[in-house]
Amino acid sequence: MGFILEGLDAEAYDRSYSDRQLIGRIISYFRPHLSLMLSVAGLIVLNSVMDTAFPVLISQSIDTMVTDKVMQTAIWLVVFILLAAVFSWTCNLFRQWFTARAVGNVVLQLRKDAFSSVMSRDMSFFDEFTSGKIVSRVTSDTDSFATVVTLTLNLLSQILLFLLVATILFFRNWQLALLACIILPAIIVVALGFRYIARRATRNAQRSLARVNANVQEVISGITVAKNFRQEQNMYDEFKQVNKQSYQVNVRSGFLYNGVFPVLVLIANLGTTIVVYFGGQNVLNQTLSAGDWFLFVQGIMLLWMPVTSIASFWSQFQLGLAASERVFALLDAEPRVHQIDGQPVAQLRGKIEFQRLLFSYDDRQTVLPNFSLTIQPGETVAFVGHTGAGKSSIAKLVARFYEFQGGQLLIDGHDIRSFDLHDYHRRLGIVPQIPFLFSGTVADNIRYAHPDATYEQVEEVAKRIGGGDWLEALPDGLQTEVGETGKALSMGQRQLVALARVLLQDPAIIILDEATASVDPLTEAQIQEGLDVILQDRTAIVIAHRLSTIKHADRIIVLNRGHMVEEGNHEALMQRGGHYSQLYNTYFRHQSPDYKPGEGFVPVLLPVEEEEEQEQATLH
Ligand SMILES: Nc1ncnc2c1ncn2[C@@H]1O[C@H](COP(=O)(O)OP(=O)(O)OP(=O)(O)O)[C@@H](O)[C@H]1O
Repeated sequence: MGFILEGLDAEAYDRSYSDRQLIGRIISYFRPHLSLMLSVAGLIVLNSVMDTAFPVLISQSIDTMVTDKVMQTAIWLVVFILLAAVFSWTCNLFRQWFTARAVGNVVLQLRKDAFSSVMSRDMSFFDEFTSGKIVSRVTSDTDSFATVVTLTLNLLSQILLFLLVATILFFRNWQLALLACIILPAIIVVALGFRYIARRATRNAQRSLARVNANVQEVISGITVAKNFRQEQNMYDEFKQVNKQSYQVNVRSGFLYNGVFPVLVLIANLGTTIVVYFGGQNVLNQTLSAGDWFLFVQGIMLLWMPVTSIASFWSQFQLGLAASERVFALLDAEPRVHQIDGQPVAQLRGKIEFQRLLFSYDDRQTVLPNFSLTIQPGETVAFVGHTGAGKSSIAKLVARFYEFQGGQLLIDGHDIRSFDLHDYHRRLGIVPQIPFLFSGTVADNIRYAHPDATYEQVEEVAKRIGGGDWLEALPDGLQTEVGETGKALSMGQRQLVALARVLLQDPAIIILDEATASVDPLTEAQIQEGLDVILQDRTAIVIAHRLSTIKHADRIIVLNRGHMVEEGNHEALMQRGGHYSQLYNTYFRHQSPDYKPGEGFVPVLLPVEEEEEQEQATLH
């Protein structure tokens, strides 16, 4: 059976809260709506009193039937019953209305908190956890939280009803009432025992649903690649498996819940049988009136209703409790990036110093074992190296997306950990490899860095990129709609928008992860012109993929497995005939205007041990 639960483990940031902690936390969300909640409580009391009045009034009517004032009392009783019904309905209406408002407000707040908590997480969080699962915490889990609160309020009203009915029954005939309570321990034991199993089952059901969500989201995001590689069937098979797991988990928990409910009803019915039998005997012995007997038969139903209904909505209750646990775990997730201070960052010159930096994403591999480098203000440094050498990791550390484990990273001589991160990020421009555009116009996307920038300012920066020629190719110029994630623009146009966006931001340090996708020569020239403008007088870390950018860089850093193996400019490194020349032959040579296939390899003078390594590789 273990395979059913495969992949349903908790996320690393998940944690367990005791019921008391959870309830305390939920109550804290209701504190701002105290007056509304007090009104709900008052209405619950009135509602319960009215519900109790029904059997009491009817039992009175039965008893008056044996007296000579039948008509007179009956009329009054009918009027009372009618009024009680109307009053109970009105109380219920207002109670539901107020509850919906209070719960709605709380869910609103909880969703805001969950969303802002997701926004404040560092990048490692998004690398580690799938977006589908995060989405389901912010949306469906907060909804389930609402359910738990509504159910709790219903439960409170039923418990109140229980207390009222029990008090009346004990006053009428305490021996019979005591007899009816014989089954109480049995019901409580079953209901409590069930509680623990239910919580686990429900948590698994939610996790399996989140897994289905994550799977669907991944498939939709990667649909182009899937179709390109004809992977539709594989993706369908994978979905089928995840979906089947969700089905099995749900069937299991359904079986569990539905199996317990009949047991509780059976025990409750036993209680009713006892009351009917012994109560009937008392009526025959004339120690109990017929009205009171009726009151007991009716009352016993009301008495067990809360207990059995706790069990029947336990599944939803558990669902909500587990959901709130998941939302609170998201809210309480510990940040991985720790700032030791919150110094404001008004201006930056842009000096970056890596001092014996040690960094790894996880325990499996050290990405930067001991990295040292100083980048001067205004310098453009191109990082090159084989895939996995650590280029992006260096950029991510400067962006403070990840925490390093040892050494120092200084910006303008200050520890990067001492900055107010919000401020620091404002001075930092990032151009990712695949630029992400939000739906809206080109102008909206450029303005993203400065929402209050005027149209003229946006136009001015757009024209500084590639002389603004690229705008003419857009159907509505700056007002062109970019579509979802910028799909309506070509990759080159998206890059130009991203460059204009950074130019408007005017940061002191730029991290540029150059696109690998090739664009037409005209766009290439426009991008190059744009880069020249952007990189001027700013410190730039460029993860370079284009020969022209590398040649324009002030310094090239050659990385190999997290170590700096060479540094210098293009000409000097080429003359050296080392690692860089080798990379040039592999990646960049074909981008040269003098490139002719099959010729023009640069001679590479590899160090002895690397040469041996290569020979070994060739032999294998
Ligand atoms: N989020 C991550 N979690 C765990 N390991 C990672 C993560 N990102 C990168 N790595 C690992 O860290 C090492 C360095 O990766 P990095 O992305 O810095 O290389 P790179 O030089 O930028 O490569 P590329 O040119 O392919 O982007 C690689 O071995 C990679 O597998």
